[in-house]
Amino acid sequence: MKIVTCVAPVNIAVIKYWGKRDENLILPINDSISASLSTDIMCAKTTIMASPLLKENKFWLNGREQTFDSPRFSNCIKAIRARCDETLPQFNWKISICSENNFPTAAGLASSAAGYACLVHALAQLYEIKGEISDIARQGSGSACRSIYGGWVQWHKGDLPTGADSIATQIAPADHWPEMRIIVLVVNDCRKKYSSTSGMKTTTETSTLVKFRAESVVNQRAKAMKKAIEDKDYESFAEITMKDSNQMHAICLDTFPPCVYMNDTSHAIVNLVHSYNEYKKGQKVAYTFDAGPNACIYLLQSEVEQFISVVNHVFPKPADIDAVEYYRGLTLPNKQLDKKIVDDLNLTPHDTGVLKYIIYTKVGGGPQVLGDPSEHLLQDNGLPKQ
Ligand SMILES: Nc1ncnc2c1ncn2[C@@H]1O[C@H](COP(=O)(O)OP(=O)(O)OP(=O)(O)O)[C@@H](O)[C@H]1O
Ligand SMILES: C[C@@](O)(CCOP(=O)(O)OP(=O)(O)O)CC(=O)O
Repeated sequence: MKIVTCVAPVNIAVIKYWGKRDENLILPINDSISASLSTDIMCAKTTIMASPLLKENKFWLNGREQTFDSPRFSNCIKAIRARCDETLPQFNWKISICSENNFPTAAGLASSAAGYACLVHALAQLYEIKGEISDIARQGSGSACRSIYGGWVQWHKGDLPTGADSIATQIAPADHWPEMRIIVLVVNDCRKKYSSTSGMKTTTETSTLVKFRAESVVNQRAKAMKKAIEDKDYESFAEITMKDSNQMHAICLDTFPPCVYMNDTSHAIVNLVHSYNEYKKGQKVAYTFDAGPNACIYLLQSEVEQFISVVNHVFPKPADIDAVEYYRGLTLPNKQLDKKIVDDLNLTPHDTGVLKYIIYTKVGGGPQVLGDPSEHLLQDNGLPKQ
């Protein structure tokens, strides 16, 4: 019997992946760049057991049994097994897989990225595979290839029709820019209506703007972003991050029928950030939105106290939600109202409960193996622990 448990990070793109040139292999039309977020706060955790005693292959996600035959899931397993030494005993054993996310699944918080990176990393341990695996994680969900590495990561779109060169590489490790923090303002954590997969498929089929982005914008922007990260040039980083998020959502509106992911609260957050930056006479805080209304704010640690004070004023915490439930992740600095900046900005507060909760986190490492057997999500018989 062989058993392995891994955790893998969520990643949030600052240069967005939106549009494929090959739907089956999941090959993108442009490079993208992201940071992997600390697995101490948000992660997928996956246990895989291979045993000669198991009768069937089984997979549970968040406590529910899933089919083993979904195309993306089975493509990852096939691709990993194709790299395995067939003489290893576990190659011929059935497997049990149990995974859980410690944050909402399919809500636009990159669960598929963390989930598939974790699955592929754990499979690679199980089958003793060394070398590149981001091309395999990519076949689960495109953005998952970036979660195979920690820190700042670039997914190179590649040119080969096989996808062999469509891989992720690390631009800089997690500790390269230690002051960087991420605040996720969770507007809605329910399962979203339009998946990224279907949204970007319609975009590729109908948007003219996406062609302009791929041909004339992203290459230059990705270069500038890489340099901003390497130089730890926050102002350039922030401006490019916001512009790229805005372009992705403009392209979503240029899609026919349009895919609308941001809502009124998302737009209020955009306005808040721009008012804040105008007041501060520079780009001090940057938003980015994926395929949902939740905002990811990249900012330096020195800015967190004042920014969160403004957020708390504009989006008051409901009195009936416990602070521990509402403020998740790292401990936020003093959450008292900074009266001066709030008065100077003069922003109108929204109703309470507009934000569901806030996650405070930082850039973190890549997937890791958890050695302690108590971490396994499976019992010795291959069934999930209760
Ligand atoms: N831990 C996991 N292990 C394996 N597969 C997972 C895991 N978590 C999520 N998935 C897969 O990813 C799907 C959700 O992906 P989807 O793209 O809809 O949402 P998301 O990743 O949360 O959002 P987004 O990609 O827009 O940020 C799930 O239905 C499941 O198939
Ligand atoms: C908006 C995004 O988060 C899109 C993520 O798309 P997915 O990786 O979820 O899509 P598939 O490849 O179809 O699984 C932007 C990004 O992460 O770059």
